[in-house]
Amino acid sequence: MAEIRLRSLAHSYERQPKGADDYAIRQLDHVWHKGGAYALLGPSGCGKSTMLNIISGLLQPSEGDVLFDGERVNELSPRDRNIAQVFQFPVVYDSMTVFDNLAFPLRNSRVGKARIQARVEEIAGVLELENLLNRKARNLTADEKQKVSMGRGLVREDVSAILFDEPLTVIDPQLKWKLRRKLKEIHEQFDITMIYVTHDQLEASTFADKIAVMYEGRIVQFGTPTELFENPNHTFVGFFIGSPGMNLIAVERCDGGVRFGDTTFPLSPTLNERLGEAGSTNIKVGIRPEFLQLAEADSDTYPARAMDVEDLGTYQILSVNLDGQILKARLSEDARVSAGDMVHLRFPAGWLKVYVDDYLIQEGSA
Ligand SMILES: Nc1ncnc2c1ncn2[C@@H]1O[C@H](COP(=O)(O)OP(=O)(O)OP(=O)(O)O)[C@@H](O)[C@H]1O
Repeated sequence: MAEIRLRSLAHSYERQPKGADDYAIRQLDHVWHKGGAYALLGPSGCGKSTMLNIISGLLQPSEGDVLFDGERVNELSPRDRNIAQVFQFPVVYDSMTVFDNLAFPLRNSRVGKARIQARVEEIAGVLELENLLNRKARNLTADEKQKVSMGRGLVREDVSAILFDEPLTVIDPQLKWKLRRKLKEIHEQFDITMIYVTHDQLEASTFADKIAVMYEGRIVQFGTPTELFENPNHTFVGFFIGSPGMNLIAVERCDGGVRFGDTTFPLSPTLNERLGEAGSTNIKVGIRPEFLQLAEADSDTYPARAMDVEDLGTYQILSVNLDGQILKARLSEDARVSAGDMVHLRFPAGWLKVYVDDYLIQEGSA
């Protein structure tokens, strides 16, 4: 088990990168602590696989260092880094039995016969492969093959970390949920550092204690699922996490706060000061649909026109037009609003977030 530190890491697939756009990883410092269950979450092409391959040693970073427990490992081969990696598609030896596939990494590390037998049976038990141990891998279904692939990653007890690169893509949806729970159990039982790459927020939050959200080659936030939901540090986290994502409105500074059209949001003196210091005109406010409220008309409410109500069974999503901006609000199943109604919106203090150049500014932040 190791702490994995990425220091001033950057990677470009170009020989002579000309600008930031040529980088798959852009100047990044990050620590994956020993024994954590982590998810690396982000859209296609944001650099997740590149980062995993740099950690495992399949790829040499063009800049920066990879440190395992403080030791630089940039030049070490994947084998010498002791990393297990499970890919999107199964990697199994078709001509070998399931037992031999699972035993393979242990035999390579010269583990004793009795220990191999015990460990293979233990991992086969956890993954419910015990009845298939004598079958040749070529006769397995895609699901079963991927379970064997995962088992090969999990079987070694000496690994620094296990990296999963979208491992459940080929798995049947019913089984997906079950396997994710299994991985979580295995993490709790064996206390292994696990990094799980996915572009699915549900998959990330059911597996991980902490999620790193990646966007355009950077980790824009590293936090618990609750932190990402309640306090998105970047507009992308607001937009990407949650369903629907955060409402974001481009605004400009005005006396005492920010405004768009004829609508003004007063801000605290500290936030006003921070906006002044930042000096940028790229300002947005954001509020999650879960926190935008309907209220009686009052001095702190905003009149808006209901455009559409989507009934999702246990709740409803209301789309409203506030001064030309379409916002979404999550309402309880018994709220009575119809398209065309005038409603009054309240933005509760603390839930209206302010972003400068897409990063959150807060009362307490520097
Ligand atoms: N071997 C390669 N050669 C050139 N460019 C590459 C290579 N591999 C990845 N890229 C580019 O690097 C960027 C990051 O890709 P990467 O595969 O790391 O993203 P990802 O987040 O894992 O995406 P996905 O979820 O689609 O696998 C993308 O723009 C991609 O096109």
